[in-house]
Amino acid sequence: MADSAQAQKLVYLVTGGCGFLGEHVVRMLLQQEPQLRELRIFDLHLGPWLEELKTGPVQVTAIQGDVTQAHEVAAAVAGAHVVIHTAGLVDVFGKTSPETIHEVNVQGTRNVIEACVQTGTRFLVYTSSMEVVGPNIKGQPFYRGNENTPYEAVHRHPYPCSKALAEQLVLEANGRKVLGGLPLVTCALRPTGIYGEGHQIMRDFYHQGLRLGGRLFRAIPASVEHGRVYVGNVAWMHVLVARELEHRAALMGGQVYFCYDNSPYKSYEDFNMEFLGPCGLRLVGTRPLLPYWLLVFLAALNVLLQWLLRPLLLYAPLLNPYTLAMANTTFTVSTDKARRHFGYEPPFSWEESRTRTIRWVQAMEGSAQ
Ligand SMILES: NC(=O)C1=CN([C@@H]2O[C@H](COP(=O)(O)OP(=O)(O)OC[C@H]3O[C@@H](n4cnc5c(N)ncnc54)[C@H](O)[C@@H]3O)[C@@H](O)[C@H]2O)C=CC1
Ligand SMILES: C[C@@H](CO)CCC[C@@H](C)[C@H]1CC[C@H]2[C@@H]3[C@H](O)CC4=CC(=O)CC[C@]4(C)[C@H]3CC[C@]12C
Repeated sequence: MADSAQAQKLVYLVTGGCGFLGEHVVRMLLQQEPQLRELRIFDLHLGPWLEELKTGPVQVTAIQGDVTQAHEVAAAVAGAHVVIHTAGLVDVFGKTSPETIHEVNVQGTRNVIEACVQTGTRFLVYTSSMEVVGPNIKGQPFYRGNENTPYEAVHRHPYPCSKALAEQLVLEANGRKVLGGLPLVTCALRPTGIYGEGHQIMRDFYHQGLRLGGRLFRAIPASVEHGRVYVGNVAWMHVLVARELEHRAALMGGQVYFCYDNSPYKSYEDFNMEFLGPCGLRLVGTRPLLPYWLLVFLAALNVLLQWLLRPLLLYAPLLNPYTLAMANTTFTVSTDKARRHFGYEPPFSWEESRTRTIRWVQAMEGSAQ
């Protein structure tokens, strides 16, 4: 896409462009993609912040739409050079039915692929997830693994099942002929747990800590390591892949890449404390305060309560058997595939990612007072 004749000629579509990751991708594209002429942002819920983007040199088109509606997707995709498909239902708390998760994540992705084929869009970047690999239902550790590390990827939960199916659709679509006869080039990015400005679960932990008098209680051993990645680096990898897909189609087409950076490997709770600590919260206990069997019991109790209360209200706490298993299983990625294939280097260092996230939590604190 680096052809100078194409300067400011490209039309990009970002699905889910008003979500946590999507907003960072949108802002990154406007800052870092000089060839952009029009940026279409497709989302079920459009954010008010989009208005401020409309005054810049790039035409910003906000499209309120639903990825499960094939005709809405096709209308949005028509004429786009590149689609970055981040829209998805991220629900591991039982807020939505498994059928809805499947409909949005799998059928929605199928609609995006078909729209590319029917309208002649050649480049599709899909936001997959580390969850496509694991942790699996056996809770086996994945330690410093890369894209080729053997691992028994077996899932039962609707979210990872849906991401795995959607990723497979995207990869299988690589090479399909689009309108005009040229081949579709697709690629899937698998972020580990994303953090940064706008992260809802971090917000939930912060507010929980405030309610508990500035304390959070350790539930997971510090020895369980998670790989996490800063949202700005994930956004940059999407922008770079979108830019490089045309010139490196033979190498990158149909490939998966973990999304990684230099954030330290830590337990989920210890990692969150890197940001919540400087904002006045304290993690109580050097070891889990409750025995694991009791956590398992409480997680199962939460499932029962969710089911019993469903006719009255939505009860969706952070702790359930799936999130407990996730939090309690080591899953760390160590790879350089994205660097080798398309020159990815994380633009935000760990120090900068940390500082930006702390500032965001502090601003939240200010607004809460
Ligand atoms: N948050 C994380 O730690 C990770 C997220 N991912 C993936 O990244 C992508 C973005 O996730 P987040 O930004 O965290 O989630 P998010 O919930 O903040 O953003 C998703 C966006 O998709 C939109 N959306 C949902 N259903 C839609 C529909 N039917 N039609 C159109 N738009 C719809 C939502 O309105 C939202 O703006 C997802 O595909 C997710 O699976 C992957 C790895 C880690
Ligand atoms: C037992 C609790 C005590 O404090 C801690 C519960 C933490 C969980 C809510 C999180 C632990 C691991 C997280 C997931 C992980 O980061 C990978 C993910 C990838 C995605 O694609 C979507 C989000 C998530 C499933 C993420 C969700 C929250 C956790 C389960």
